[in-house]
Amino acid sequence: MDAVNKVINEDLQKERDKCKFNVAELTAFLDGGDKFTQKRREKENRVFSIQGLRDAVPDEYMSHKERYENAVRKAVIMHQTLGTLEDKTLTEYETARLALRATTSSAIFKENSPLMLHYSMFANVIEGQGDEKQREYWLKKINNMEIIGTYAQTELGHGTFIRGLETTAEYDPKTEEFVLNSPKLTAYKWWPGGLAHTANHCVVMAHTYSQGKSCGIQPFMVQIRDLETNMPMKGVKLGEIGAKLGFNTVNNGFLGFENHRIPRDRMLMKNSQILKDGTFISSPNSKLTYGTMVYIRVSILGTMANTLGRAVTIATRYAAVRRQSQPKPNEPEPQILDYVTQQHKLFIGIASSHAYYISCFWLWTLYHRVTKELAVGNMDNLAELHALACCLKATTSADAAVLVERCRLACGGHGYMLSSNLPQIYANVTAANTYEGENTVMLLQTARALVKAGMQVAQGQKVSPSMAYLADQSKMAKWDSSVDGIVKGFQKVAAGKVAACLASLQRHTNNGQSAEDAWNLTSVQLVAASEAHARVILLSVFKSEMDVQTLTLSGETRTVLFQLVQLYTIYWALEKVGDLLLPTTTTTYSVSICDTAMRCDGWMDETSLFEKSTIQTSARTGIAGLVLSGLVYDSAVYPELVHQSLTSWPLQ
Ligand SMILES: CCCCCCCC/C=C\CCCCCCCCCCCCCC(=O)SCCNC(=O)CCNC(=O)[C@H](O)C(C)(C)COP(=O)(O)OP(=O)(O)OC[C@H]1O[C@@H](n2cnc3c(N)ncnc32)[C@H](O)[C@@H]1OP(=O)(O)O
Ligand SMILES: Cc1cc2nc3c(=O)[nH]c(=O)nc-3n(C[C@H](O)[C@H](O)[C@H](O)COP(=O)(O)OP(=O)(O)OC[C@H]3O[C@@H](n4cnc5c(N)ncnc54)[C@H](O)[C@@H]3O)c2cc1C
Repeated sequence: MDAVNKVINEDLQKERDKCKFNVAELTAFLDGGDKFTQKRREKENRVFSIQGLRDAVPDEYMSHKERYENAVRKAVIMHQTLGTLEDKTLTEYETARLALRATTSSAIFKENSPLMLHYSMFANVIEGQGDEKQREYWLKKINNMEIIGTYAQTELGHGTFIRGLETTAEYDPKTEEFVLNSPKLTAYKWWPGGLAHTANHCVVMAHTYSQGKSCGIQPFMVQIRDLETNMPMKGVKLGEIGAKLGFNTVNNGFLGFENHRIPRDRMLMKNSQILKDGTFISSPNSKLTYGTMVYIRVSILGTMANTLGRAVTIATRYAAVRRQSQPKPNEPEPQILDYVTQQHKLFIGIASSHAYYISCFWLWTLYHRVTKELAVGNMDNLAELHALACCLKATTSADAAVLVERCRLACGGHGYMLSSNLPQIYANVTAANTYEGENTVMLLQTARALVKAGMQVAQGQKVSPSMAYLADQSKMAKWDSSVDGIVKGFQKVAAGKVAACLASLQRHTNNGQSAEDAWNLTSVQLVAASEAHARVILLSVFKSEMDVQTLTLSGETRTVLFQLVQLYTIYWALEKVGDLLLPTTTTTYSVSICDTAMRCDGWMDETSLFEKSTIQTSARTGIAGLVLSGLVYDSAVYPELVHQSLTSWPLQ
């Protein structure tokens, strides 16, 4: 196989040779520096050199049980391998960035690892919710795999509505224990990854009672299986939830309790505590219990960047090697990448993947700032972080799912083959629309913050930095078809939509509706306002972070990166052209969009935008180079490409 792999498809090679910028420079930029590119490759080379991590038979030919067992086998090897490569000298940011970029596990598990939840939510919830003693005790066990865990929050009856969870934890001061129960079938935990057979511990979110009073939803560390036999503990019922669209090796399970007793110190007590006598000391902010979800929502932006990057790499490589049709008589069939329609399908995926990386790095920095503030009791910026994480998680996962599906379609019939890996990538990415907060619900969370901000603006009060643009709209700043001009246009759209929501809420309450009913009646507009706000953030952060972060890069690399920014901005301007030109109705503080559109230089002349979109064609060589830059990789690309690209990985 290795000998065959050395032959690179001529067309693919031709595309690589056309690249006009320094691929190594761009790769290092995304990795966070040469040193990290080197570390990433070390990790990838090590993992990909292990024969035991290759599947003898394609996953899809195995039974459900065989697939799981194969995934467990590989997860053990992965853990042992990655453990030897751990670098304790790195900062937290560097470690996270390396973990994000060196996603070797996506190449090893098509449908993810059964230890996925152990590494992500389980470890983080102990970090964020455990007191010092608990962190010290449990994190050691988690890191060296003495215990395997998951995060059990969702129940059969409730996923979104956390306050509606029905699992109970009742404190018994006589024995200094909590008694866990699932009073009904709907109280059964349903979904947690690894719960079915893999995990022996989990963090359970349960409605807590002490001294006969509700103490809200609290997290508990619970041993669910015997460490020797792996059989369920007394009073614990466990099982598999069944086959799914994807995630079939994640081992999602169910969990019920029948008078299962755990010691008092198993409640994670960083934020709220229950003392020995049953006295409840409440958290300074009940939302601190939801911190792990914020962390994962931030990480999802990075996961979407990686996952979309993989799909668009497969599809662009395919477009380079696939030839079809004969537009000019007597000439060879062109590469399908030469068709502008094909470029239109693919290049936005490349631009979006970069936009998500940049937004993730930016949001991650904010997340860490806010986490530090929370540690000293400052909650001022928690609401803003939550609002940003919600709408960006929702918008990037929704867009990524559309774009991955477009990549699949762009590969014609071959994209329908499981061997393309595109169907499995789609199944992974569409799951992110649901997990960690269903997308509509997430957008409505951000809408709450936008409505509050709109009201504050109307009262002349200051609002959080990411929503400050809502206050600037009255200045009627001109906007145009430059990148900054389009960002301004989107700010006006978002401000207009927020104002329209405020007007609608007001109208419904004036008509005698309750605040809740007025909210529900306005919710379609609220979701749209929230999405528009997310677009403002994605577009403006992509542009402003690129302005700052690329200063030390060469002109050629900067050029291609700014082409991506321009493409991303123009693409969304065209997608939302109706919004940009739509007249808004009554507003308290905002502008009439139509009016603004008429005044703005050249805005009504849509052709200028369409002309700009030809950047896609002019940037073709550069962008094709980007894809070939070793940015992303995949384990299950087309047979021919497997030969060409996998073994030549890393490509530079
Ligand atoms: C440096 C580079 C970057 C690095 C990137 C990191 C990479 C690291 C590498 C690897 C790490 C691994 C990463 C892997 C990622 C992907 C893996 C995922 C695997 C799959 C896992 C899936 C797991 C799950 O799904 S777990 C279950 C998740 N469940 C949910 O999300 C439930 C959703 N529901 C809710 O969150 C809430 O209930 C709500 C938001 C719907 C609100 O409910 P409510 O209406 O009942 O309101 P409340 O009364 O609860 O709230 C009132 C008030 O509080 C505000 N609020 C709500 N939530 C929060 C919060 N979290 N924080 C702050 N504030 C919050 C709410 O807005 C209200 O505010 P008001 O002021 O308006 O009253
Ligand atoms: C692949 C995958 C992995 C998962 N892993 C885990 C895990 O490890 N641990 C865990 O605890 N959970 C996990 N989950 C569960 C996941 O977090 C929930 O499915 C998710 O939070 C959505 O909740 P739900 O399923 O109850 O959907 P619902 O909330 O019932 O949503 C159904 C519909 O109702 C709408 N809706 C609900 N509430 C509102 C509202 N207030 N306003 C407007 N519309 C509303 C939604 O928009 C949606 O259209 C996982 C899920 C998936 C798909």
